[in-house]
Amino acid sequence: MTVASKETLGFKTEVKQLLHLMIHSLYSNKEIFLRELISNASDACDKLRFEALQNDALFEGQSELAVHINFDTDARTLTIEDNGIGMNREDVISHLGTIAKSGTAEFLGKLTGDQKQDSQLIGQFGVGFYSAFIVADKVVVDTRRAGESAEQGIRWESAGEGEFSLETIDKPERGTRITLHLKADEAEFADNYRLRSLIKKYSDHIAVPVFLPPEISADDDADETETSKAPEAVNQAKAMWTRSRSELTDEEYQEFYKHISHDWNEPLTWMHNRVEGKLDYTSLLYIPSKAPFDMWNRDTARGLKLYVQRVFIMDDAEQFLPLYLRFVKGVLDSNDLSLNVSREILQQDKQVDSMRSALVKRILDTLTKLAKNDSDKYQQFWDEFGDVLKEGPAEDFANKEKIAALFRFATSTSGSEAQTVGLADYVARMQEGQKKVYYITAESYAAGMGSPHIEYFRKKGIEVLLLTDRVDEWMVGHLNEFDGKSFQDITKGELDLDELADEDEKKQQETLQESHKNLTERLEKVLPEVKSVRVTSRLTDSPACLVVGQFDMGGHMRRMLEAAGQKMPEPEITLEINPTHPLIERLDNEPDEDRFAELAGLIHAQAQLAEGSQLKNPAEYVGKLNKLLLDLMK
Ligand SMILES: Nc1ncnc2c1ncn2[C@@H]1O[C@H](COP(=O)(O)OP(=O)(O)OP(=O)(O)O)[C@@H](O)[C@H]1O
Repeated sequence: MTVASKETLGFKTEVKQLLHLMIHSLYSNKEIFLRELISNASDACDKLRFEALQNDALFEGQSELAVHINFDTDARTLTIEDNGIGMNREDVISHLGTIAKSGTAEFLGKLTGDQKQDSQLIGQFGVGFYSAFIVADKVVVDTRRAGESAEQGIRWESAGEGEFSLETIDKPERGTRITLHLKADEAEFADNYRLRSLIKKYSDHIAVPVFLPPEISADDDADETETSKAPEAVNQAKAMWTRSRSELTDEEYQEFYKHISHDWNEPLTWMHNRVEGKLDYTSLLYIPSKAPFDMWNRDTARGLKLYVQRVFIMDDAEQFLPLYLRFVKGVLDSNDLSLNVSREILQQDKQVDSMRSALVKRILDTLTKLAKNDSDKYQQFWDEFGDVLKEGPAEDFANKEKIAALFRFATSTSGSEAQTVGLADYVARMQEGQKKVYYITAESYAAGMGSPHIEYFRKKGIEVLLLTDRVDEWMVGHLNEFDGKSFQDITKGELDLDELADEDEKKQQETLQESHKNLTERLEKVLPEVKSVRVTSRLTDSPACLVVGQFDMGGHMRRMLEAAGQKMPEPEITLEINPTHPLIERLDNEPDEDRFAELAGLIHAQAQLAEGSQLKNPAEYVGKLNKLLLDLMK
């Protein structure tokens, strides 16, 4: 393709927005631009090494990959140069002119203008190449893709303000050279000592060598300049995960995490293991401390960075982790897989299954240990990722007990909506004779606590889990039981007095059932929308409540599905009444059948409201209630 000598293109709107925000909100962390650019250069070397597995010619006779950093103090320029894969014209336009992440618009919408808050969010988004503009007022990228001819080089140039120019250049050496024209007050980055310490701090773990001109001391020959001596590698240039745990510091682990995850925050914890024997691999896995901005986006990249014998093979190898652990980041380096391995092959590979099981076990064990030894840190994890982990019992049947032990809930006795109670704690606190784990699903903590269904349990001092997340009812459905105890939704089926009540209470219940037979039959006649009416002892303060069958869908789930537009069959509902409540006693003594029907309708409507349902005909309810109020005022 022949290209006009120089043309100017506009950044996509979201790039403009991001650039603006980045320059303003990341100023206090400006030095991270170097980490981002070295990280990209190292990725480019990884990609070349991978492609060269199939086509050795891509090395163009130079297979020693490296990153070179140079600077010119007088001209205030800094260059970061790699001999990695490079970019062609299309690559440059799509990588350095747009943001290819789905969900970018939503992300930008979340920014507030508050510098501190925004810098956190941008950190979660990943800053990347554009961070160069925090310190530079002009950036020039000269690049040529490996395997293409010298004349196919491309120069990209921009002041970071809305547009960039492209021109074709001659670039004999493959790879990418990025030149930053530093802003007047950023001259500190064109300094050997400063650069050296930054590379040490941020990029020591990078597997390719990062070279810098040697420092010239006062003792060196006067005619020797920094550039006349051979450059020297500043970093260790050894794949970080191949080093032993004992020689690595927390800072090194943290920096490596930032390199692979593009996350800004420190990780919560990590696991670094070498496995030898039937399988031979090294894994370095991290639990982030913050959920990425797009965790719920279905297209979001997830999975591990896969290496085979230290050679980078692919990003986002998703076959090694189940979906419910998609927040885990890390590297897997296998000595067993073939260098030609593809995503398709990974899907069918037995060794991959074994590695996956072992990694899952390791992650769950680490979380279990964290929960036991550092409950504050674990709580932080749960608050960020609990909802993802709740997908576990459905996806990973074999580990469901272990996963369930990691769950945290609010309960009727925990005193707040914070999800802090584990199932083991719940079981340990169960009342004598209690065999089930009781729970209620509700729109909110307040709605759950205010539900009539919980009254009896409160009276008896039995703890009830308050489940308020969208996934909860579905999750409990897959859990079935924990520690041999089944889960019971307290709004479903008849109250199990066999388990909960003593003999006296049971007898009393039978007597009340008998003595109110007439009332329940009258109610069934005037309330055709309920399937049956029965006397209950589950209520203390409320006159009535609604109960669905043991195996029917709960009201909370039903309302969510209906709100999402799903048509649901009419549920079979039982109205349970509290025979000792004055309103029910009054109703029982009402001789006028019309008035009886009207009062019954009101009690039924109130039971619907108390469980969080919408009334089919709210105006009718208000009319009836007003009539009653007027009668009262007479
Ligand atoms: N030195 C380089 N050599 C080759 N390609 C590069 C280089 N630097 C950047 N790129 C290309 O530009 C893309 C965008 O880079 P950028 O740093 O903005 O994002 P990223 O590295 O993909 O992810 P993140 O935004 O999370 O850092 C890279 O994915 C890569 O394809």
